[in-house]
Amino acid sequence: MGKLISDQLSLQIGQKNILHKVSLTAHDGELIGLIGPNGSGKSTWIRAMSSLLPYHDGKVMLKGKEITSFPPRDIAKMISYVPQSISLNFDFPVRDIVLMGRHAHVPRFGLESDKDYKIAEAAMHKTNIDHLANCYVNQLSGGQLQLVFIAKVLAQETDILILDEPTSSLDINRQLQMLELVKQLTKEGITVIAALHDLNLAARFCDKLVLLKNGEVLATGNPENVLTADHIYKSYNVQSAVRYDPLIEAYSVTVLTH
Ligand SMILES: Nc1ncnc2c1ncn2[C@@H]1O[C@H](COP(=O)(O)OP(=O)(O)OP(=O)(O)O)[C@@H](O)[C@H]1O
Repeated sequence: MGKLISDQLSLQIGQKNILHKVSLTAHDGELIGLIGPNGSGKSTWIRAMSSLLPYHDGKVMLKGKEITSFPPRDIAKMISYVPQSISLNFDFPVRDIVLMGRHAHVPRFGLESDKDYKIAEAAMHKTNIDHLANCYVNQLSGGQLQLVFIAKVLAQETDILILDEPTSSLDINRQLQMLELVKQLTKEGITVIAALHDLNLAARFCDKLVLLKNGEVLATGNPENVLTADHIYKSYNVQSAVRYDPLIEAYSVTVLTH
């Protein structure tokens, strides 16, 4: 049985159909990439699977029960979510933001314990932001802020991470570091679902890809089966060449013409 399942999920916003019968099954330790052009529905699906948007048909199953049956605090102990863009109307030191990841673990009306502080420090270490711990978040670059929010979800210690374009603000070095970190987490049994725009990184790191077009799943499976020139043309409307690259032991996509 899958840990998180989207079963024939359909979702409308106002009168507009955004997702139509989209399905995926995420198991322990899997890294699943959601790919597809702008506006194809990746963020909406991610928010529905994180219980942040109501769906209208189909269902999301979390560890065998429909997600709507869990109180939010219980969901926060199982799923953590990082949105695509983060805007902050408040200014806190990085350490405090990361510590907020412990919220669901701290007793109501209680304070963080030494253990919570230690977990937050370890999360900052894993994401290479120890040196930013005392900086105020409004002084950070977009990429640094992205890493802070990844540290926050690591501190949340959930076994499902849902990440909306986790590498979008990162330089090429930090993109690799981020996906290597995510891959390492999957080896510890954590399940990760991530929306990704970079098809080459998606092919290299994900166990499974789900390709969306206009709110529907066009293809799903391992990167080799999903990233074909035909699928890429049907979804992104570009001609491409897809080749196995022995240097990185993964498929790589070269866009030829649009
Ligand atoms: N609040 C909203 N009201 C109306 N339409 C919306 C709303 N949010 C999203 N949409 C529409 O839903 C569709 C899917 O958007 P979504 O953000 O999920 O796509 P995406 O694949 O994540 O795009 P991108 O790659 O550009 O981030 C788009 O057509 C968008 O205009």
